[in-house]
Amino acid sequence: KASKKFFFFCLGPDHWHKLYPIANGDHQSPIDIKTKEVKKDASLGHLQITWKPSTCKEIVNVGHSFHVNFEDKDNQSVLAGGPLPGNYRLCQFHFHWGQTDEQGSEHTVDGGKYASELHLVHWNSDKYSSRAEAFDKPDGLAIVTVFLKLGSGNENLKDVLKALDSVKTKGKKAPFSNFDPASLLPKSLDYWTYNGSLTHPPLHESVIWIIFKEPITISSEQLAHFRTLLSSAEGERPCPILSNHRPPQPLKGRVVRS
Ligand SMILES: CCc1c(F)c(F)c(S(N)(=O)=O)c(F)c1F
Ligand SMILES: [Zn+2]
Repeated sequence: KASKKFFFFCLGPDHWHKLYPIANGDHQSPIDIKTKEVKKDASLGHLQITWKPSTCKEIVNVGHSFHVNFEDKDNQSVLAGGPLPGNYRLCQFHFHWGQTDEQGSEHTVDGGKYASELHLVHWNSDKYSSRAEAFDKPDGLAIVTVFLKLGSGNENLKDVLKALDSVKTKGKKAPFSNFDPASLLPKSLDYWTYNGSLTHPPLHESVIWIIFKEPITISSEQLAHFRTLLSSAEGERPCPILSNHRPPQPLKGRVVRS
């Protein structure tokens, strides 16, 4: 079953609906954010971000990307406020990128694509007892998203990129500790928010998306470094992960708030 799924993933986003019918659902992600149609909502408060570098644990090559995983056995690294009903616990972050520097983000803004996009994934630890339980619930996940614009090299990506070299092939993992994900946030914490889904199978419609308006930067060399990651396992013919971003999906009447 896993290998069948794996080949399916390789077929790309247009084929996913045959194994995951939710791919054609009404709350799919990513979306294009049309800034003129965003609704101002005064009831939206500031985000409360409390991430502890000591909870950073390891880096893993998951085949279509890499995840930096955090220890999430207690509420040390949490997100609250903004559109959220309570505490959401940080469990991992990862990036999306494209074949060329001109694309790579999943969400777009007025049709504009960024070079890359960072997802910091949190699960509702007030209501559920594990990320596995939260993954498919409508209020299960909150994903903080930062756009990466092509520009000067980002000092704060250096440690992540160096760690990538130890998980080149699919399934490899390596210790990665004391990294502060807040070093990857823009100056302004102004955000857009809407309800959507995971952007990769199983595509659960379980995500409260929180997207910062201000991007951070990434250089062409750093993007090229992402593309050296392999989807092939050790000893197999090397297959670089050149892109892993799903295109924008229909809004289906949803409202983006800020
Ligand atoms: C089930 C594994 C998984 C995904 F499939 C996924 F698409 C995302 S995403 N790009 O929406 O943030 C995750 F965060 C994630 F953990
Ligand atoms: Zn993602």
